[in-house]
Amino acid sequence: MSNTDTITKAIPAQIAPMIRSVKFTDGVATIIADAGGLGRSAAAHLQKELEAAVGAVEGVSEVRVALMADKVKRRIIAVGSGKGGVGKSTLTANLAVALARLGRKVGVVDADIYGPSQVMLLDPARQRPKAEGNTLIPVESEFGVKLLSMAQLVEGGKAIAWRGPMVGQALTQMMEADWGDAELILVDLPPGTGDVQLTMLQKFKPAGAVIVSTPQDLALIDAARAMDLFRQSEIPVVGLVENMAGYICPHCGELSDPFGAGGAEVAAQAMGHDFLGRVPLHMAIRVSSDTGQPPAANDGEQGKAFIEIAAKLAAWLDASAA
Ligand SMILES: Nc1ncnc2c1ncn2[C@@H]1O[C@H](COP(=O)(O)OP(=O)(O)OP(=O)(O)O)[C@@H](O)[C@H]1O
Repeated sequence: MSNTDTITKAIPAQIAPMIRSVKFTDGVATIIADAGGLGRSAAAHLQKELEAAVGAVEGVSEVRVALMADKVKRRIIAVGSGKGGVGKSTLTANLAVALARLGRKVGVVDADIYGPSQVMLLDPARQRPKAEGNTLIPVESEFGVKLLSMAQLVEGGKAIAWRGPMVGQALTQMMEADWGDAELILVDLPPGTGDVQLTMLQKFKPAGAVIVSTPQDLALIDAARAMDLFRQSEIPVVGLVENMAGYICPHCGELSDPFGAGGAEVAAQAMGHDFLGRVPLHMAIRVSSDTGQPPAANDGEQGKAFIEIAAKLAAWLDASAA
């Protein structure tokens, strides 16, 4: 004769720790399981496994499974720049990897329609995201970061003339994907202040924005414009990062300043924003990025600046969550 004990014993060992209660009355088994932290597809799989295992117990005519899921409080940080080519994608990928190493559950959305490069940076194996119905399931990079990119949504090598509504739809599909336990999504925005930025600000309200600039005046003027867009939308600017600040010669180690020095820190202060740090221009950063090995993934010299900036971002997130 079935009872709660025989039903409990029928539940596979790997699922058992998630079970919160088992009841059995008149042939109906009711199981409550904790699906907190599981994505939608893993939760659906858990439900099926429970239904199969418990349904096979003699005397059980119906299985009712209730999954408890504590909703992950997910926050969005937009990474923006005024100009293209200043290292926004490189910074986004390295911040994500460094934050994952700090134990954060991180996802990256590559919304840079003009030059989506997160796949090259984080997933050189070029996995294709799966979909369940209309819901995309991000790919898992080898660095513990989940990833969705505009580049995964179009066929390899094909240029696409994105129109406003298409961009909005693609961005929405990525933002509303099955991010599972990710508590933080870093969004690599296209440079400037166009459609993607507006959709992002209006529809998804990031918790904050990190702005990247190179040190020269022209780039800083554009960065100021990008910061102003966030300010107008009441999105807090976490701070400004100066990239390609000082060139370290790979041969002699001498530091020179092809784009000037310290401009971003002065500009950040003038605009009343925090300065998050400076990343030197170094050949090794470009080479490792091109081969899908973000410097922040290991303890080498090139990763240090990214890891320090990530720690500041983590502190900001903790302080603003309080
Ligand atoms: N600190 C750095 N040292 C050396 N190379 C760098 C550094 N930062 C970025 N790069 C290189 O500069 C190029 C542009 O960087 P990245 O793609 O990150 O810029 P972006 O602002 O995202 O550009 P886009 O607007 O095209 O998306 C890449 O080849 C990258 O590897």
